[in-house]
Amino acid sequence: MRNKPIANVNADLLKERKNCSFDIEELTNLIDGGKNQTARRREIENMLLKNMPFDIIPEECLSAKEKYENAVRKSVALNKIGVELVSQVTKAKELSDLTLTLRRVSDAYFREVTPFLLHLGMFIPTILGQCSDEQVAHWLPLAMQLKIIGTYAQTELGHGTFIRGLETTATYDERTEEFVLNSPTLSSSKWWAGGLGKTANHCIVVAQLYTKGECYGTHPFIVQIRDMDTHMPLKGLKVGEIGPRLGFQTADNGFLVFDNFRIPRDSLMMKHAKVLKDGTYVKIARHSKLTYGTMIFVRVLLVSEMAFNLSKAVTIAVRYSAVRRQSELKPNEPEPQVLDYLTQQHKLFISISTVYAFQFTSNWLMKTYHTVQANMKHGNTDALPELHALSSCLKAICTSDCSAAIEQCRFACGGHGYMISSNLPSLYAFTTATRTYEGDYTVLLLQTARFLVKTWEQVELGNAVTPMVAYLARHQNREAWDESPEGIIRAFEAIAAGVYQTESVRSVSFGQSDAIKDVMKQLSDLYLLYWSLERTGDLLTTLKSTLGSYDGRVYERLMEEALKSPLNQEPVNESFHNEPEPQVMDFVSQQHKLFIGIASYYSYSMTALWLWDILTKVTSELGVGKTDRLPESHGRAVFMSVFNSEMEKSVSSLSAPLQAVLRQLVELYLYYWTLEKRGDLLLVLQSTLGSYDGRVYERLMEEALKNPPNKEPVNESFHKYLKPFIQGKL
Ligand SMILES: CC(C)(COP(=O)(O)OP(=O)(O)OC[C@H]1O[C@@H](n2cnc3c(N)ncnc32)[C@H](O)[C@@H]1OP(=O)(O)O)[C@@H](O)C(=O)NCCC(=O)NCCSC(=O)/C=C/CCCCCCCCCCCCC(=O)O
Ligand SMILES: Cc1cc2nc3c(=O)[nH]c(=O)nc-3n(C[C@H](O)[C@H](O)[C@H](O)COP(=O)(O)OP(=O)(O)OC[C@H]3O[C@@H](n4cnc5c(N)ncnc54)[C@H](O)[C@@H]3O)c2cc1C
Repeated sequence: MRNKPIANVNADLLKERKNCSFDIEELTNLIDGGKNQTARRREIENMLLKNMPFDIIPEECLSAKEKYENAVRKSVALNKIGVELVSQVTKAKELSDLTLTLRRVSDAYFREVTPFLLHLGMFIPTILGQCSDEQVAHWLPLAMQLKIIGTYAQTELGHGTFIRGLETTATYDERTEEFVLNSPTLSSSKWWAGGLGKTANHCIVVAQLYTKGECYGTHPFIVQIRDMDTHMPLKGLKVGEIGPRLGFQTADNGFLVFDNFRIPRDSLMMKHAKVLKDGTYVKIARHSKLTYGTMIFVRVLLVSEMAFNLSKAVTIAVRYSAVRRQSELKPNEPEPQVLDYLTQQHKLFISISTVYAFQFTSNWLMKTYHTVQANMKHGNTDALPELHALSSCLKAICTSDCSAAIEQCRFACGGHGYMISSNLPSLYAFTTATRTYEGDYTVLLLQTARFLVKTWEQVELGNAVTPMVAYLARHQNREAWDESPEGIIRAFEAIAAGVYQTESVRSVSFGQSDAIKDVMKQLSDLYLLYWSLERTGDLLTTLKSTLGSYDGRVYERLMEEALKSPLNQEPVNESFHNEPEPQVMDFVSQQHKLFIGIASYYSYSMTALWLWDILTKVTSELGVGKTDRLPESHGRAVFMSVFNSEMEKSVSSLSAPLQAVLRQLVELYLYYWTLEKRGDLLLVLQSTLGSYDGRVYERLMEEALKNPPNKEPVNESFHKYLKPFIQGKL
């Protein structure tokens, strides 16, 4: 059943909806994956709407502590219903549809995120991907029913990207059949894990595994960190909240430090490697990077997360643009809806098409992921490198594009878009973090480039490559393709665009009406055209250069091109008879280049005179050999102050017009360098990362320890909500 229409809807919005060229319900079904899925989603939504507590005071008006407690209260209520629904499901497909719906609906209750995000998004997937069958049988039911609450602690203060550089150690002690966890340095402190600060009682810890005196690299361990009854941190651990951040404010991201903390041997997640009782290390995995599996899974998930978050932002911005009227186009006529401005449509429409590009690509990527997983179950890891490259690339691009597009949506809403209540700032804060976490943007693109370069080498050797990169072989012709970084990037954009086009066409090729097909085709074309224009430079298949041509006919080509110029099509240009062309001096950009040069000349002359006076004194006091070069900012300050004061002294005898011009030059010099060097001018950086002494990790930890949530070992929401929930007494 469709949702009921709501009374008192804005007339402009009603008008826009009435103008829609297709059946909205049909498109809804397409997005949900079919009529039944739409009906099921609505059933769950309605049930949650009836049973879930909403906020009385807006989340953003609460203190940090209250925000966290409120988030725990709502998470417990939502997951109570979620656990009940999950227990009724038997088929894997139904389970994935249900978890997706729950994830989507949960956004209606949290402007920020739930402290259970890592439990659902990484703890459970890591159990599934890294545990032996026996371990899955033990841990999965506990995690699914939220009898335990977990997180994923891989990143440390000193290392996030370079996983091989992690410093936490897990040393096997065969006498007691335990691993001993240690954080040997400050930089080895675990940092960032969501839910770790106050909520989780279990944690996946990634540590360097040592046995029989040898290091076998990083491995995941499942570790209890808090007492199940009192919630107090266990002995041998220091755990807390890392402090305020841009977004993720209710995710209670935490730190964790180990001091000879002992865990049983079977805490090692043993799907890909085992340590036997006597300490013998046994490798099971056929591929050395299988322990990185959860990251691939989350990168795949994030493509759909970006589609969803951008769809919310652009829905907000489009609706508001239909409602908002601004400016007077014609006297005595009503102000137009801002949606009618072409420039506004330019901001919004590309976001709409991007949502569909992400969603179709995400559906395809998830299918690809499951196919590769199924092959790996039978020992075939051939497709893993490509999946890694593809998920890295798509994750990097979609998270980056999504946060930029959400910014555009915020701009499209003018001042009101800056209000927290518009939800656009929170959507931006959430998505901009995704560009960094789960693999930084640049780093992931470099991983993809590495794969492409290797593939290219195979192509050059004439070896077969996978269908996804077969186009590399088709572009062997140097006229059409070059192996520059731009060429590689262009090729990957072509893949993404290709996937979108084929997938969107495939998805709309059955059942759907012509109206939907038309709209989808338009969106698809818009996406391709937009990016073709954005990346025009990358798309030029030859160098398009008279100077760099393969045959070196530089002068011939210069002349050929010159003769093609429209100006050469007529012997005398009409400006000969009419107005003269402007002098280049009249262009502001030209003045910008020149005037600062003039101002600098005066500044240097004045300063030189002044400097001459004091030069002898300085050199005799310090000794020429000892004088260091003045730092740039000091020099600049000298130029400014001398120029300013010396000019004042010298101009007093000059005529008024000349005085005015010279004073303007002083101002120009000062303003120019103030703008150019505004970064250097911020004297108080107020930053843990940018302190003069470089004590970054010490300051991060000092600040975290000052954090009010760390003043009490157990937050009262544990006794009020978490404990009764975990123990099934709520
Ligand atoms: C890849 C690195 C950068 C480098 O690794 P390194 O070991 O040094 O490797 P290299 O020497 O560079 O390369 C060696 C070869 O290995 C290949 N390689 C690398 N990685 C992989 C891989 N993953 N798989 C396969 N192969 C791989 C590489 O290509 C080389 O191959 P070759 O030699 O060229 O052949 C790596 O270190 C790295 O990945 N770094 C990034 C670190 C990172 O990502 N950390 C993440 C930490 S966790 C985190 O950030 C969490 C954040 C919050 C998450 C919130 C969750 C949101 C979920 C969304 C919503 C969930 C909803 C819940 C749904 C529900 O309700 O159910
Ligand atoms: C909101 C949020 C939640 C998080 N949640 C978790 C969590 O639950 N669990 C967890 O374990 N971690 C978590 N993280 C940590 C996250 O995974 C890392 O911050 C991320 O992987 C980036 O690593 P880094 O911080 O070490 O950045 P760095 O690697 O130090 O990056 C700094 C700069 O160096 C550049 N750089 C680094 N290496 C290279 C290279 N090889 N080539 C070129 N440039 C390079 C980067 O591009 C970047 O510009 C979270 C982070 C955030 C922001």
